[in-house]
Amino acid sequence: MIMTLSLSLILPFLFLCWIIGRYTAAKLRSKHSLPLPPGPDQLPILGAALQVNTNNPWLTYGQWEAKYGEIVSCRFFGNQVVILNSERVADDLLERRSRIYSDRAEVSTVNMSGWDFDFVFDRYGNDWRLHRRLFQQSFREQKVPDYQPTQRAAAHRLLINMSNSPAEKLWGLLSLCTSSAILSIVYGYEVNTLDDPLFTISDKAIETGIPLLTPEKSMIINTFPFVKYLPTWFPGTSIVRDLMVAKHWSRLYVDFPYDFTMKKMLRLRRVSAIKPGIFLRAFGDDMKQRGKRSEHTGIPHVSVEDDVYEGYFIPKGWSMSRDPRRYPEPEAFKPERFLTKDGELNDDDVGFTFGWGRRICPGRYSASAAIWMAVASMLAAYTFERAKDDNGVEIDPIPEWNVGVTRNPKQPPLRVVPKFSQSKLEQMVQECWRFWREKPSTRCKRVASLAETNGPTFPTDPPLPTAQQDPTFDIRLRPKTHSTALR
Ligand code: HEM
Repeated sequence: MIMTLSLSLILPFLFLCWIIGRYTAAKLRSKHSLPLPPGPDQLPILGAALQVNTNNPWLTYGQWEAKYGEIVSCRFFGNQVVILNSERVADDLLERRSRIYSDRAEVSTVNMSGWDFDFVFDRYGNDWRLHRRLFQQSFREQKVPDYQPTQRAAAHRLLINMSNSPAEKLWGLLSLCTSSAILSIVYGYEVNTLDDPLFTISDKAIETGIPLLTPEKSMIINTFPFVKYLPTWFPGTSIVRDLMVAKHWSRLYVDFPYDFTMKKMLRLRRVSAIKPGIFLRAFGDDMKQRGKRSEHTGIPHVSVEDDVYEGYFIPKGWSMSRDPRRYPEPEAFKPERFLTKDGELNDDDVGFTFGWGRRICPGRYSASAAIWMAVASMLAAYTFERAKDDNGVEIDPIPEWNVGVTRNPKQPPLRVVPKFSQSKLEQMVQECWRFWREKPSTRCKRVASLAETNGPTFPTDPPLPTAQQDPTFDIRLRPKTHSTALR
């Protein structure tokens, strides 16, 4: 009975989709004499959706690149997509023509999961402009030094936490470090332990929300919208249940820190000094998830005008996904990609990880500073080695990934070896703060004398000073330059 009902609903709907797809394709062809970019064979209605490796879509895109070239077009259900398979074409379109390639697709799962608080999903328009302006006022490059004490404190807490915890907790502690810096900067909320309620909420919100926010998941709802109205016990409605759970956590994720800060401000009787609501919600809610981000994979740009590129027609409203393939064996962990033959850092600043054009990540300066601080401090205080199996053979760290609109690696098997005793570590942290509290003139003298003892590289040109060389083992920010000016 249920089967018959489903088929009688689904079949006419699929047929309608197919007719509309054919009609749209025919219209596009007649409108422009130029061809669409090449792409894989497509099935009626489904398009090329079944050919894509849904967990690792970039692998499929890489194969398509070999077959069709740097720019590939196809259809996933009703959605027209252009895949930009090289940094060159992504740069040409998303950067140089960002006026027309800065919109976002409507992703229905974003609203349904309550993640529409995050302006990364805003359509290109006035709301987005307002959010972006607010954000940039506080996170432009010149502001980064203001946040360094907080980022340094978070990095030091990480070092101490690592000395107290087993290696399996490392990933959680890294997450805690990035979250605590950002929550402290935006809300004045101190997260110090893994069982902090806000940290738990943010973990849950990300775990339940991020996998649902991809265009692929949204297409299920867009293609079969009636699924939303079926009872949640009905077969095939698990996505609706997942969306409800995600919404529960995303609400808490928005409300908890907001309420905390409002109460704190009321206590300080300073609430009248801010414009209630706007600022904190527009800006702060977006912030807290950033601490946990590692790598975006699936927030496509959408074109707002028809365009022509290298002899191909790119129609208005198409999503642009990209997968820069600059590196051989992109899945392999090869830090030496970023070294010259002489073992120095090369000039690859992997700027593309922060996106392109007008939607480029506005938090990139503070993110780079925080990462530098945490990584350099960890390398100064710990050695990271491959874990060994029972026979003493090193385990190859093949990365496993959590996948969604961002993807981040699951913790590889590691052995973390401290370079110092815990009391020595604590002493060094104290020493570091004393150093930074000194007047700049005294600090300069100390830096000069340290440079005399340790060679000329510290601290203006830091190739990771080790704790032995530098008792403060603190790293000054090495400014990153990005080719894209903020707009
Ligand atoms: C290593 C850490 C980070 C990476 C790799 C990263 C990467 C990205 C990427 C790829 C985008 C999309 C860009 C595009 O569509 O072309 C983005 C957007 C965004 N990021 Fe980041 N991000 C990081 C950290 C942060 C931090 C710490 C903040 C906040 C302080 C932040 C705030 C934002 C915002 C607000 C957007 C939306 C911008 C818009 O749509 O206009 N990000 N980020």
